Amino acid sequence: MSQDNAHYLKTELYTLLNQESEIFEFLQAGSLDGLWYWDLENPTHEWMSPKFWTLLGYDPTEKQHLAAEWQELIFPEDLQVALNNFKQHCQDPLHPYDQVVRYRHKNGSTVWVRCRGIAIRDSSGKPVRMLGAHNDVTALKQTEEALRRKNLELEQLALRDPLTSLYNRRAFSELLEKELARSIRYQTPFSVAVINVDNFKTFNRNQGFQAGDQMLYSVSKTLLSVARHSDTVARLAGDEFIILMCQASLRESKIAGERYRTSIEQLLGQRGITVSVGLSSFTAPSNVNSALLSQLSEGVVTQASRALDGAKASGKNRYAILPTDTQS
Ligand SMILES: Nc1nc2c(ncn2[C@@H]2O[C@H](COP(=O)(O)OP(=O)(O)OP(=O)(O)O)[C@@H](O)[C@H]2O)c(=O)[nH]1
Repeated sequence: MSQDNAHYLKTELYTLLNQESEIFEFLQAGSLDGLWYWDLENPTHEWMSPKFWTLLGYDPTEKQHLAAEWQELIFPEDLQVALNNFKQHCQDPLHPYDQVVRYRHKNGSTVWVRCRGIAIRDSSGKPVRMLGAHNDVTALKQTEEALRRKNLELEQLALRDPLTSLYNRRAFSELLEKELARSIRYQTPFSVAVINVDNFKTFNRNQGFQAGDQMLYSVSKTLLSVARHSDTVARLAGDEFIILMCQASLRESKIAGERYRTSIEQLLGQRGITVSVGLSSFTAPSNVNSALLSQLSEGVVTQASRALDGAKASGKNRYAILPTDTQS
């Protein structure tokens, strides 16, 4: 198929533009990056203005004005959306043929194009041609994407501790409330471990604050590496960490608490670092008012903190559990 074969469409379009003010106004409605004119009675033929091909990085003179040429470059899922709209617009002129679609540029990048069109119908109302316009909206989409990423980053910053990248207290509270709600709904237990570095003031004093920061980072990495994948490790403040152990019973929490303690001792003990661990388990009562959720979750953490005080008071580098102090 040569360009000349499709030339009758161009001639016809120019005539149409001269004769039909409505068509002319449609074209005026936006700043255009391409025009297309499609013969629906012979749908392989579609005239595309050169600007469209330049936009996609192609030499317009290499193109043969076949519908298949753009259909090869559009993202398949976007082609489906466009074809659905096309079908509906042909059946009902009030259904807009208007969508943003993605094309593959010759250099592999993505070009976002708003593609609008109107069917031109014969006297019986049957669509015989389709006239359309392209607008390059890539820059807009890129700005939207950059904003989306920035928002995500800000959201992450609000939820993460900057020194260790662990969840912060606020994020932890939200996750704890969710776990509490799940625990009540499915009647499963969960446990919390509050972990505090022993004698950290002395470490800071002897080694310096920067070495202290590095140590807190090492503690966070060690805790992350020994916590179960489904558990949540967070930094509450200063030298205090907390771990939410999903679906862990009292017995399992004691095993985990001891694991946290020993892993820190094994990895960082030579540098004078140990931790004390306070544990608390929650078993859901069958009937709980959901308004009490945040009170209940605070209660679990307070109980684990009290257990931690007990562990510190009885010599540090150990775990303790409440309500029953079952150090073993
Ligand atoms: N390097 C560093 N130190 C911090 C940071 N936040 C808090 N600290 C220090 O951590 C220490 C916490 O000390 P405490 O937990 O009160 O006391 P401790 O010496 O650990 O004593 P015990 O907890 O009873 O074993 C304080 O000296 C704080 O200044 C931080 O981000 N970086």
